[in-house]
Amino acid sequence: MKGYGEEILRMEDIVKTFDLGGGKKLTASDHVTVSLHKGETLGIVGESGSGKSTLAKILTRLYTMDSGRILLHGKDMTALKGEEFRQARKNIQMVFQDPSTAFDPKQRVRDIICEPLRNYGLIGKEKVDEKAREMLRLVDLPEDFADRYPNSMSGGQRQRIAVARALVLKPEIIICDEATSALDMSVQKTVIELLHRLQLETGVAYFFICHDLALANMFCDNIVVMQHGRVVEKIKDLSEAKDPYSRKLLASVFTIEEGKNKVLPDELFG
Ligand SMILES: Nc1ncnc2c1ncn2[C@@H]1O[C@H](COP(=O)(O)OP(=O)(O)OP(=O)(O)O)[C@@H](O)[C@H]1O
Repeated sequence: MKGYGEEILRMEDIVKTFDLGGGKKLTASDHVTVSLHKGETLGIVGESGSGKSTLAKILTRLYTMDSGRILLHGKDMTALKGEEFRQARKNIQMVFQDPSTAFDPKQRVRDIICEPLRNYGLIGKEKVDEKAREMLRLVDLPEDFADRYPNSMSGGQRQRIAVARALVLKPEIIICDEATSALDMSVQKTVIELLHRLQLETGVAYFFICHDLALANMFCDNIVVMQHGRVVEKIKDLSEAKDPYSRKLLASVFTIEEGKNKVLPDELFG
């Protein structure tokens, strides 16, 4: 089993409440604290509406939190503004469930992959093709995909492009928000294996939001179980779950086997 290193990110005491109108409020994140280490895969599981994506959106500032702190290498990101925040944010990239909505259909793959570098002024036009080809090789796609448009590729191939784009800035953290949920089982397996290999090669940490408990259990080093915006428990293996909610969640899905196997078995993917 692989190991992981020092703490790189800590979301501390995060509170986010939505105003639903008519005096109604919903606490989507209720004093949540989670931390992520170098090279770690941290699973965030819980039923729909438990607050998993809200955490990711707070982390990327798509949502503003009501209170709490986000520490990146011990430095409070919450206080950062403008260019300082933009530079810190470079370190945290995202892969979404459906990359087709995240890609501009009129952009070629080379430009999609290199867009983050362009946004940060880190690449000249003449280097885009070479860099895109390097990233395509990294995610096991043919180099000539650089010429293609996203609509001419399969879901699994598009997700590899999304992974290539997320990695191009060499971030320490990638948020995978249901990144493999829309894929067929066999394709899901290959994308998970890719994420696993890239982690071993680069030391990237994954914040792995996933409703599939069996997959989370197999792929993640640690798992945070959420319910109603709260962390119910944090465990290494779902077989250790003690909280009644986690047990109920598990019982509704699969029988947990003892131990943990980091080699992804074919059975998991049907
Ligand atoms: N912009 C918003 N306005 C109002 N309520 C919101 C908003 N975003 C999320 N919520 C609510 O906050 C709660 C948590 O939502 P969140 O998307 O974080 O859940 P989730 O665990 O990721 O769910 P799923 O697995 O279905 O994606 C839900 O009840 C949701 O309806």
